[in-house]
Amino acid sequence: MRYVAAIDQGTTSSRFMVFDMGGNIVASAQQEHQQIFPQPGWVEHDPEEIASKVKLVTAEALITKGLLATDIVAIGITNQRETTVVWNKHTGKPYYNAIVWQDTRTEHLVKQLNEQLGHNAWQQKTGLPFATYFSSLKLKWLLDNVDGLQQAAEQGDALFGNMDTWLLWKETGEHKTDVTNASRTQLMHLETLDWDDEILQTLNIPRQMLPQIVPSSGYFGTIQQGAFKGINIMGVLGDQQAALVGQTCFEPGQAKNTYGTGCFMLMNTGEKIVPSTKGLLTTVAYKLGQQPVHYALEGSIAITGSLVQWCRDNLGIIDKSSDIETLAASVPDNGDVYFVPAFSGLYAPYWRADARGVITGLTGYATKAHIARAVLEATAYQTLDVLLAMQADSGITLDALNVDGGMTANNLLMQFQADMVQVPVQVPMVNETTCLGAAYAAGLASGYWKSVDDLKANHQINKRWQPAMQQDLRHHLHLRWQKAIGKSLDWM
Ligand SMILES: Nc1ncnc2c1ncn2[C@@H]1O[C@H](COP(=O)(O)OP(=O)(O)O)[C@@H](O)[C@H]1O
Ligand SMILES: O=P(O)(O)OC[C@H](O)CO
Repeated sequence: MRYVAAIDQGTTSSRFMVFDMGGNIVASAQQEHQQIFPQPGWVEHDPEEIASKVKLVTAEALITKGLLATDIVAIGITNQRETTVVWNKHTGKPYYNAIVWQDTRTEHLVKQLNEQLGHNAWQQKTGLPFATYFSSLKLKWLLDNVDGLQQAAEQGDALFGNMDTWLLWKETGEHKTDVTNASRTQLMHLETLDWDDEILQTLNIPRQMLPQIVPSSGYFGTIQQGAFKGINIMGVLGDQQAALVGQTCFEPGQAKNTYGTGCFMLMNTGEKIVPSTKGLLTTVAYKLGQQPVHYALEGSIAITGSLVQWCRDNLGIIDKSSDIETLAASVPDNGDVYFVPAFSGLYAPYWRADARGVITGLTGYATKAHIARAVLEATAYQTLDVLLAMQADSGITLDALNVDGGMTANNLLMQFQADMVQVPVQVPMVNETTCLGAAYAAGLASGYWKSVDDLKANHQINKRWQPAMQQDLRHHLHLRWQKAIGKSLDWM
């Protein structure tokens, strides 16, 4: 039996998963990497550590199931998007740590560009507002702040990439990215699918440091060394786009919401670029080989699962993430406590870099259980805000919400989510849709799967939560949440 595999290089960990033709997980391994916080608001990763953790998980997954590298037909890569790495093409050494998508050090540039060029001046071209989130300003910061980097880039010695490109270059020596990752840099024009010269000029970014943009499914390169030597990388997708593919949302109007460290709702809009007026992003969904590119509307929420981790690591009110459910379920409601986790400002649909986290509504009655409940509810309210924006922008009302990711293991949260969005919330059999999507991209390109119909046939619902809450209570809770949002604004 032969299989297709995928590397998922995420914000907190790297995974490697092997899938069979039915899309079932045959083997997997996962390793966390260090989160580096040099200053408040700064978040970095060590690219070398990530590359070696990726090597480790690929070996671990095969060994634990007694698989051989020759059992693998092709490999896909999916990755945390926007996170920015620059390295020397001769030595392979990064010039600086990777600047992570959550990092807010470029806030001053957001303000400056909005003033100089007009509010969100590049949104029409790139689908993205000015924000600390995207790669463009992170790269600008590196070029301006790392000694000698601008010159090295101009001489063609320095290369830029997101995690997909960094790993692909390490494994194959190719300097490429796929259209979905490129669409998150804020350097690519959504219509031409090429780097935009005007943006590059404004930020003084030399074009030669940027990777070649190619379709998400197709030949990326051949692994040069180690156990996988000779195996081809045949698919690359940003992790949220990979989850859209893994959920087989191939039709316009189909959407998924992934609950990981952050939450990301994407709706396929087909071959149409749909501009957002409600605070969403317009982005590339995928491009499968020579087929037309598909676009998506996206609502990105920075802090959801990572708030649960923060309760574990910084408050110490739980020992492990899953304990939050038991703690939250020990009280019947939130006791009027609301937690707005605007740790990196607020992303969709608000886009307020000046916001910071608040816990509001505290009285002597509140306990850690109410805070735990407010933590889980925050994910559901943020998702509701994004869903309302998505429905308004697209004119499409969802009849169910397809969900996946680590937090979907939490029944209390999923039931509350269904209560908030008022449609059934459903999770597929294979919940690791991110890895699966990247494997699908690689498997389609190598002929392992013949067409998307094969993939659709693999998709099965595992569990569904039905809305049950009274309307007036739902309205009351959402109004209180919006009031709490107001308290988080204008802090910086
Ligand atoms: N039972 C649970 N209840 C709430 N949150 C959870 C639960 N299990 C995991 N999480 C959260 O989900 C996140 C991990 O999900 P995962 O999909 O693996 O994320 P990522 O791919 O972003 O690293 C973590 O932030 C963790 O705190
Ligand atoms: O690594 P994740 O799953 O937290 O996803 C991060 C997103 O790609 C950021 O845009």
